[in-house]
Amino acid sequence: MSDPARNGIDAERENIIEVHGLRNVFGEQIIHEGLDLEVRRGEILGVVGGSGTGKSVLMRSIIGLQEPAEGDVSVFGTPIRRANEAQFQAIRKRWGILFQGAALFSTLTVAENVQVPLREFYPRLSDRLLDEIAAYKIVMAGLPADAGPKYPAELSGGMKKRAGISRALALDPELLFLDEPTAGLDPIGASAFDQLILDLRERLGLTVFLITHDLDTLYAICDRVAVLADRKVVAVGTIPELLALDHEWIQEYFRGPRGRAAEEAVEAEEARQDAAMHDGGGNG
Ligand SMILES: Nc1ncnc2c1ncn2[C@@H]1O[C@H](COP(=O)(O)OP(=O)(O)OP(=O)(O)O)[C@@H](O)[C@H]1O
Repeated sequence: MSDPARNGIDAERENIIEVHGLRNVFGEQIIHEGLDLEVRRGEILGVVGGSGTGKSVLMRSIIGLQEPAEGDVSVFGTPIRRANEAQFQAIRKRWGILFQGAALFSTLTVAENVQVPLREFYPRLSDRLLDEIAAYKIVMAGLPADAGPKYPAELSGGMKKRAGISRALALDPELLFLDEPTAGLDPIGASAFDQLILDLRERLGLTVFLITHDLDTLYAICDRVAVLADRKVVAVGTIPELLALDHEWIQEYFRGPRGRAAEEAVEAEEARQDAAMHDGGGNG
């Protein structure tokens, strides 16, 4: 059930996530220093950066798995570091997470994996209802209904990710964290997965924090992209906005051969859709 009082407050809140002055350090290694980032309601924000720039550590800081040395992180307006246990649990209930590699429990079936968060947050749900909800989430993630009784080892890489998504959707989240969701998928599987994320955002009104190296994904589904470099978010904006910046890594990343190929693929798709629309108009 939605809480009108809570929605009244949240409806005015443009930023679902706010990170200010984040500093993360491991021993001598400074990962983040003065990192700021805001994620707006309803957007798909892509997070990119070279290997080891701290994308996963940033995500872990936001979801409370990494205690930063300094800085503030708020999610849904609640400061994570100052939240008490009950407040933190209330926030956890409102997000879903797909970790790198899906991180399914290998000894549980897909349906049982989906039921893990349900059992934690709603311990009184009957087995029958748990089965029904799991079946619904499995189909919602684009898996065949008969995937439920399968174990992760019996699934392809793409199916594992979809199983991870169905678990992330278990609690009807408003916010989805995805850590490299298309890594290891073939281009067709990756593109289908992009479409799934887009569809879920439309259908469920999700806000999505998406770490990726996949330029096709960035072009296809991200509203804005945040670039991690030099220990902070050096730029955030649409891809055309980023392309206009004079930053070496950004230029190399987006203007390199892969970046250009992704851009051309998007242009070709747009041209195809335009042509289809005109054909449709002519015939109708
Ligand atoms: N628990 C930890 N203890 C020590 N060092 C860590 C820990 N977690 C991450 N690091 C270090 O922090 C840096 C950033 O790691 P992180 O996994 O966030 O990078 P990333 O940008 O997600 O990289 P990739 O794109 O390769 O996944 C790395 O140098 C990593 O070794």
